[in-house]
Order: sequence, then structure tokens, then C-alpha cells
Amino acid sequence: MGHLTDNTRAFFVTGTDTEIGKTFVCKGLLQALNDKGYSTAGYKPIAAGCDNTPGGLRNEDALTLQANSSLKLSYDEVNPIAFEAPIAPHLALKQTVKEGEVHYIPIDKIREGFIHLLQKEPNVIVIEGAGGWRLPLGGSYQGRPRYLSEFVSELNLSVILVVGMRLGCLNHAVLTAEAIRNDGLKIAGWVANQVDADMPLVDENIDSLQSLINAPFLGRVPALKGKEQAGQYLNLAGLDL
Ligand SMILES: Nc1ncnc2c1ncn2[C@@H]1O[C@H](COP(=O)(O)OP(=O)(O)OP(=O)(O)O)[C@@H](O)[C@H]1O
Ligand SMILES: C[C@H](N)[C@H](N)CCCCCC(=O)O
Ligand SMILES: [Mg+2]
Repeated sequence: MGHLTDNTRAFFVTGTDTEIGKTFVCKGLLQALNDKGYSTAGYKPIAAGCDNTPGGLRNEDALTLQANSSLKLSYDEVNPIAFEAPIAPHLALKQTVKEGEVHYIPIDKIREGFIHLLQKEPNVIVIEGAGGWRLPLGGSYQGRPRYLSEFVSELNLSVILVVGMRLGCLNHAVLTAEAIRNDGLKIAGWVANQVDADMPLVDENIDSLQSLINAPFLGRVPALKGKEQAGQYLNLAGLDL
């Protein structure tokens, strides 16, 4: 459900892996939406890999989302949960907690941060996940491990899948799409992001993905050089805004 309230749509942006262009695409999405006059808010609930600054931990992805949101948001509003180490977040948490303290990432805090942004009534909230679809939060409930995807399921958010175009992405894309749908969620669209500038048969791979993923194709972002951004390569008409 992209239409979260009468005024606000929210999209959870996931990817086939870490480092495949989720932030790059989120930035493009925010810029394209801003250009069309939508008010926007970026949200990066969990960030691992931060600079330790006098103002607190600062993550590059969250700063990018903050800078490209049309709403004026504080860093903490964009990124409530931050870890310094650039590793799996639940392991980063484990390194920082003391013996006996809670060592799982609380979904409550992720949900609260999101609801807070929702109350500001932007037209669109663009949420960037961390890693891929099944990002572990640590801990378990009734014997089952907990994942960031539970937050998306609880709120029935629409998902945008960024496929990092490189050899192996077909399998990763199909598994991710299957998992999203098995969780009862809708894939609002997918983006082919060319992380590997030299990938052979990109067109043929995109054709294969079109039929394998079976969701609106929001565009192909080439391997860009210099300051060029992803926004102009995204087809917002494919999104249910
Ligand atoms: N289409 C592209 N053209 C040029 N550079 C790109 C493209 N897509 C991604 N990049 C670059 O590749 C790197 C990884 O992209 P990005 O940070 O967006 O990945 P991510 O999926 O958000 O990673 P993480 O899991 O750490 O959040 C960045 O330096 C980004 O600028
Ligand atoms: C540090 C990195 N760039 C991301 N922020 C976190 C990626 C976590 C991946 C976890 C995993 O699935 O193995
Ligand atoms: Mg990122």
C-alpha cells in the first residue's frame, strides 16, 4: 500500500544486496519527486558505518536523504538508529552493548521514527533499508529471528526493489521478489541500476528481469560519471503516487 494516508505515500527501497545503489536511487527518487512539486522526507531507520562527530554519529546515506528531503528534518529524524562500524547492524549493536543489556534492534523505535515523519504529512516518504530484504535485527520472537522486513510488513508499505546489475543479479532479484511477495507485500516497482559499467548483455538481462519480477519497471540507471544523478532515468509515472 503506497497510499498510507490521504496525504502521504511511503515507499520502502530495498535492494538485491548491499552496495548496489539503494542510496543512489533514493536520492534520484527524492530529487525527481521534489522537481515535480511533491514534498518529501527521507528515512534511513538503521545505518551502520558512521563518522563519530561532535554532533553524534553521522552516516553518509542518512545525510544524503536528509539533504534531498524537501522537508527540513534533523539528522535524528532521518536516522534514529546508528552504529559506527560498517558491518551488519545487529553485530555492530552487539559490540556496543554491555553484558545483560538488550542486544537486538527494536522495531518499536523504527516504527516510532516513521510515524513521527508521517505526522509531518509529506507527500512522499522514501525509506532506505539496510543491506538486502532480510536484514537481521538480532534477537528472536517465538523462536523466529527478527528482520527489518517485519517493519515493512506491519505497516503494509509498498516496496521498490533496486537491482544492482551485475552477474548473479537474476537469482538475487528473483529470491528477493519472492520473499517480498511471500510476506504479503506489493512490489510498487523495480529499478535496474548499472553498478557494473562493463556488464555484458545488460539489455537481455533487463528483459529477463522484466518477466521474472513482474512489477512496474521504473527505469534503467546507467553507470553515471561526474555529478549526473539517477532521477532523470526514473519513470515516476510507473509509481502509484
Ligand atoms: N548508477 C550508478 N552510477 C554511478 N555510480 C553509482 C551508481 N549506482 C551506485 N553508484 C555508486 O556505487 C556506490 C554504492 O551505491 P549506494 O551507496 O547507493 O549503495 P547502497 O545499496 O545504498 O549501499 P548500502 O547497502 O551500504 O546502503 C556509491 O558510491 C554510489 O555512488
Ligand atoms: C555497512 C554496509 N554498507 C551496510 N550499511 C550494512 C549492510 C549489512 C548487510 C548484512 C548482511 O545481509 O550480511
Ligand atoms: Mg545506502
